[in-house]
Amino acid sequence: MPAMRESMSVDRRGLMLVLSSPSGAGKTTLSRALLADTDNMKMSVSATTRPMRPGETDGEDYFFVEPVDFNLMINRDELLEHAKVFGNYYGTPRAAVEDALSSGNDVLFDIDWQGTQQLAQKMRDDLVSIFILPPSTAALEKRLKSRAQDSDEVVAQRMSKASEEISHWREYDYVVVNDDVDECLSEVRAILKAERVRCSRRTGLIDFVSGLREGY
Ligand SMILES: Nc1ncnc2c1ncn2[C@@H]1O[C@H](COP(=O)(O)OP(=O)(O)OP(=O)(O)O)[C@@H](O)[C@H]1O
Ligand SMILES: Nc1nc2c(ncn2[C@@H]2O[C@H](COP(=O)(O)O)[C@@H](O)[C@H]2O)c(=O)[nH]1
Repeated sequence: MPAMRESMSVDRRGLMLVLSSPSGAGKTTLSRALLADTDNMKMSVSATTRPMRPGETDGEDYFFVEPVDFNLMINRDELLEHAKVFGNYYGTPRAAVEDALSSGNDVLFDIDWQGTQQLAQKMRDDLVSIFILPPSTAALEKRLKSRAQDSDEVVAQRMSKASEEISHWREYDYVVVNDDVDECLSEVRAILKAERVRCSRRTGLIDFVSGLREGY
């Protein structure tokens, strides 16, 4: 009689979950909520040359760096992707992402469409991308203003770029509207849950199925 299988778990490769949106649609809000109750998921902390906002912490929200240091990171190939967004530079430190993936975690990214395109060119099979839309332009502006962390000039600059950013929605695997945050979050969780059991990610399936067919 074959031995009982002790565990139903099947090994899988980590995935890279990207959230993009026009500024203010809710990526940070959704990311924090998702990380709070999701196992095996790490946030990718970007490097940026933008000034720190009130309430932000260096090393947690971003690594705030000078332009000269950002350039050094590019030249040393330390960034997985990078882009200029609203006049500042942003990039994803490569080592932390590679460490998280190789230790069996998924990685969550809050990056723009330019960065998503670069990740898609390099690591398409591991990428799951979601574009977050606001329910309306007026709601987007209200959110940017009520966040109260940027000057009127910065808010106006971000609103003026929103339409152009939204035009990239077709490049994403999924599009979710963030009207009610809990509903939006449950859609994001459903996407993650399904993508985690995608056949092509489940490296342990061949052994698991062979075992089943042999009666284990
Ligand atoms: N569904 C929602 N309903 C109402 N307000 C929301 C909702 N989602 C997020 N917000 C609020 O909108 C503001 C902007 O949200 P958030 O900072 O998460 O956006 P973001 O997409 O990360 O912006 P950025 O691209 O500028 O970093 C915040 O004050 C947040 O509390
Ligand atoms: N391509 C990248 N885009 C990034 C990265 N980190 C953040 N972002 C995007 O920048 C804007 C503005 O962010 P904010 O914090 O200044 O409001 C937003 O769209 C982010 O998604 C990155 O590493 N690479």
